[in-house]
Amino acid sequence: MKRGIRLASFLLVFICLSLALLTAWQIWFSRERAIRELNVANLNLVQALDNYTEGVIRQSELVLNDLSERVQGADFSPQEQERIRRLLQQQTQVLGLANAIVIYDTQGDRLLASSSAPQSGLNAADRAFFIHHRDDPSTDIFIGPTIKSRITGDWVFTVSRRLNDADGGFAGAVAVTLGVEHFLHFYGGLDLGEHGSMSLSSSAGLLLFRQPFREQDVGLDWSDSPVLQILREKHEGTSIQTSRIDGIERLYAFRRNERLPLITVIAVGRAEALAAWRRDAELFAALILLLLLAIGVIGQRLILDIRRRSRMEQQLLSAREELLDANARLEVLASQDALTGLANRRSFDQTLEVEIRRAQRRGSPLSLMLLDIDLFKRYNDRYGHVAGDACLRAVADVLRQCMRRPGDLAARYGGEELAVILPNVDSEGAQTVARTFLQALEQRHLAHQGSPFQRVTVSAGLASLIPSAEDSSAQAVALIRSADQALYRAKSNGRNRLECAEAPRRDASGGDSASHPG
Ligand SMILES: Nc1nc2c(ncn2[C@@H]2O[C@H](COP(=O)(O)OP(=O)(O)OP(=O)(O)O)[C@@H](O)[C@H]2O)c(=O)[nH]1
Repeated sequence: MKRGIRLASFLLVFICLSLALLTAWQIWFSRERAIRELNVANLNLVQALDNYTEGVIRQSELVLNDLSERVQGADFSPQEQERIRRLLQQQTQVLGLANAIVIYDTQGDRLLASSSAPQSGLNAADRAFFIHHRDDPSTDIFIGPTIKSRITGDWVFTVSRRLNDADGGFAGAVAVTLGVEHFLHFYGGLDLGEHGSMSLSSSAGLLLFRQPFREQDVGLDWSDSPVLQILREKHEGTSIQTSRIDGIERLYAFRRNERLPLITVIAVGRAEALAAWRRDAELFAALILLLLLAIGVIGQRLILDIRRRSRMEQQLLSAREELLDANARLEVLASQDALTGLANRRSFDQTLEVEIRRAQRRGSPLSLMLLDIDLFKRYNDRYGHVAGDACLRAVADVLRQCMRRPGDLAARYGGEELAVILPNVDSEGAQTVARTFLQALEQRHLAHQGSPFQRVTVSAGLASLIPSAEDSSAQAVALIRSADQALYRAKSNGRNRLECAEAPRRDASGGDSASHPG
C-alpha cells in the first residue's frame, strides 16, 4: 500500500511538473512567435519607409541633375536669373517636400534661390555639403546632415550636387533643402503605438531626424550601436534594445538603403507590442494554475484515501492476527487441563485416534501408559485438597520433563490418573520411558506420610500395539483397556511399579487387543 501511495505521489508530481513545463514552454513559444510576427511586420514597414525616402531623394537628384545641366555655362544676366528662379520655383513645387532649391557660387554665396529670401548674410561656405562639393570633384549627389535653415529657421537636410565650369573646375553647388517637418508629418500618420519611433540616419550612424522629434537628438552619433554592426553584413535586420535616447526597451527593425547612404529605423515599445501576448499568457497561466490546483486537491484526496484504506487494512490485519491469537489460545485452553497444564481428556482421546491411524498407515508401533498416584485419597486426607492439587501438578511436571519426542503426549486422564501416548514407540521403548519417569519421581521425593513408601509413588500400566487395518476407535478402546488392566495389576501387586499388558488376543468384538510388539 505504501508503494501505492508512493506511486500516486509520483504520478501527481509528474503530472503537475509536466503541465507546468508545458505551460512555460507554450508561453515562451508564443512569445517568440509574437516577436517573430512583429519583426516581420516591422521589416515590411521599414522597407516601405526606405522606399519612400529613396523616392524623395531620387526625385531631388533628378531635379539637381536637370538644374545643373541648365545652369552650367549660364551668364546669369537679370533675364537669365529670372528664368532660372522661375524654374527653381517650379521644381520646388514638383518636389513637394522641398523647402527650397538654392544655387551657390564658388564662395558659398547664394546666387539664386526658389524662395525670395534676403540675399545678404546667407553664405553656405561653412555648410558640410558646400565643403564636400568644393573639395570633391565628383558630381554625385551628397546628402548632408540635418541643419537649421538660415532662411526659414526650419530643420532641414540637404541633397546637393557640385557645379562645374567648362574646364571641370569648381563653379559652386546646387542644393535641395528637404524639410524634416514633411517627413515627420508623413511618419506621424503611421501608428506605432505610444512608445513607437521612426528615424532616418546617415549610413555612418548620424541621426538626421527621429519621430518623436527632439532638437537635441539631431546629429546624434550612434555609430557604436550593434545595429550598425549588423548592417555592415546585411542590409536589414531586427533586434531588441534599450533606447539610449529615452531608455525604453523596443523591438527594432532597420534597413540600410542599397543605393543611398541612408538607414531607416522603426521601433515599437516592447511592453506595448507584447501586451496582447502577455494578457493571453497570464490568462493561460491562470487557467493552468487553477487546473494544477484542482489536480493537487484531487490528488491529495486520493492519497489521503489510499492512506485511510491502508490504515483500515492494517487495522483489519492486526484484528485478524489478534483473532487468530485468541483462537490459538482458546484452542490451547480447550485442549489443556487447567490444573496440570497437561493435555486434557478430550485432547487425549483425539490424539490417540489420530496416532492409531498414523501408525496404521505407517505400520509403526504405538504405546500407551496409564499412571495412577498411589493412595492419593490418603494424601488428600492428610495434607488437604489444595496440597493434593499441588502434588498432582508436581507429578505432572516430572512426567512432562520425561517426554523427549515432540510426538509424545502426556495427558490428565481423569482425577489423579495420568496417561502418556508414545507414537512410534514399542513396548520396550515405552518401558524405558516409564522407568525413567518412576526414577525421576523417586528422585523428586514428594513426601507422603500416609504411604508405606513415605513418598508419592505412581503405579503404571503399559500397553503397546502395531495397529491393524481394523477400526481405529475399537483399537483405541482395546489399547486403553489393556493399559488399564496392566495398571490394575500394578496396584494389585503392591503399587509403585510398572506392569505391561499381556500378549495380544482377540476380544469378543473381534478386534485386536493391545499387544507387546517389542
Ligand atoms: N486434591 C485432588 N484430589 C483428587 C483430584 N482428583 C481426584 N482426587 C482424589 O483422589 C482420590 C482417589 O482415591 P482412590 O480412587 O480411592 O484411590 P487412592 O486413594 O489413590 O488409592 P489407590 O488408587 O488404590 O492407590 C480421591 O480421594 C479423589 O478425591 C484432584 O484433582 N485433586
